[in-house]
Amino acid sequence: MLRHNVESFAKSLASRAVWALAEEAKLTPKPGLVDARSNGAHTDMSLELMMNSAEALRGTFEEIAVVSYLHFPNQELREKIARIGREGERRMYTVTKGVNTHKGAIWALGLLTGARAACADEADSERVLRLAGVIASFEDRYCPAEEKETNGQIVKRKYNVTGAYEEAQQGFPHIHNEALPALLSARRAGKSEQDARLEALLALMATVDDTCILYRGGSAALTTVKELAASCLQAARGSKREFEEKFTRLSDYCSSRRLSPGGSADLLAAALFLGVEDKSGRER
Ligand SMILES: CC(C)(COP(=O)(O)OP(=O)(O)OC[C@H]1O[C@@H](n2cnc3c(N)ncnc32)[C@H](O)[C@@H]1O)[C@@H](O)C(=O)NCCC(=O)NCCS
Ligand SMILES: Nc1ncnc2c1ncn2[C@@H]1O[C@H](COP(=O)(O)OP(=O)(O)OP(=O)(O)O)[C@@H](O)[C@H]1O
Repeated sequence: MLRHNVESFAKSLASRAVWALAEEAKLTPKPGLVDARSNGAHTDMSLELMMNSAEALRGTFEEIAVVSYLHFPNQELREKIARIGREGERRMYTVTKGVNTHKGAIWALGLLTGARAACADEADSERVLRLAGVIASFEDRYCPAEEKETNGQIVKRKYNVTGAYEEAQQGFPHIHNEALPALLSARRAGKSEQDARLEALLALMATVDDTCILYRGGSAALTTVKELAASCLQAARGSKREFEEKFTRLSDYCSSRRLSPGGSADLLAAALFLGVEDKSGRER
């Protein structure tokens, strides 16, 4: 590909990543998360802040796509992406004046943008997910020692679960096995795009060990959120009234305990990013 074409390919991938972040934020209603109706379990965020943060990350995704284009997945690529991703986090904190709007999303979408660019003309989402996992599994030798433990590190130690890091290293199993199948099968069943996205979010909430929920609510809260989300998802395939009742129960539970499924939100944005190209209609 000519240099000019690489640049326009990178711009189009960055636009798609920013679009996915914006679509996730705007999806309404969502339990505990910032949406167009409320700020969910958050006091320091709003939809406007989420949209500004997403837009500020355009250059980050574009740079990742440029350096990753047709790049062999190796430690050099891992470290190039990590450097740009860390700079993206700094941009986010500058634009939001210190609020964590998209840390987990930069991680997931950064890796997927890199993997998608490395694949060039090959758009198969299974291949992109696998490749993102390979890239994430190389050591990042320049990772600065954190001054203090992250929320994810604290709960992973306390509850013996895996988090954002391992999800990526394993090739994003929750995108592959939960979000994309829910999104694509709801679309195939003729549901509205909004309902398909909500079902994908619920499928994630029912299964992901979300370190955001664990940090704020502990393991009993995570178990309850998973159970309520699973029962909501089941009702989504039945009567509207039953679904609404169950959805309200889940939303109220999250709001009253300040629980926000930020990890599931990130994985939904990542599934939307991939779902644009997944025209296979393949059963998963
Ligand atoms: C891996 C990251 C997210 C740090 O993870 P850690 O668990 O220590 O951080 P923290 O608790 O602050 O945030 C994790 C975020 O991940 C999301 N998340 C939570 N649980 C999960 C889960 N089970 N699966 C996926 N995402 C999750 C949430 O949004 C959460 O806020 C990342 O910031 C990182 O290490 N970046 C280094 C720079 C880099 O290598 N970038 C490359 C790609 S751009
Ligand atoms: N619509 C959304 N609403 C809220 N969070 C979201 C949304 N979409 C994605 N997220 C993810 O949620 C994470 C923020 O969650 P949270 O506020 O729990 O993190 P924190 O600031 O690290 O934790 P705490 O506020 O408990 O100290 C971000 O990293 C972001 O990627």
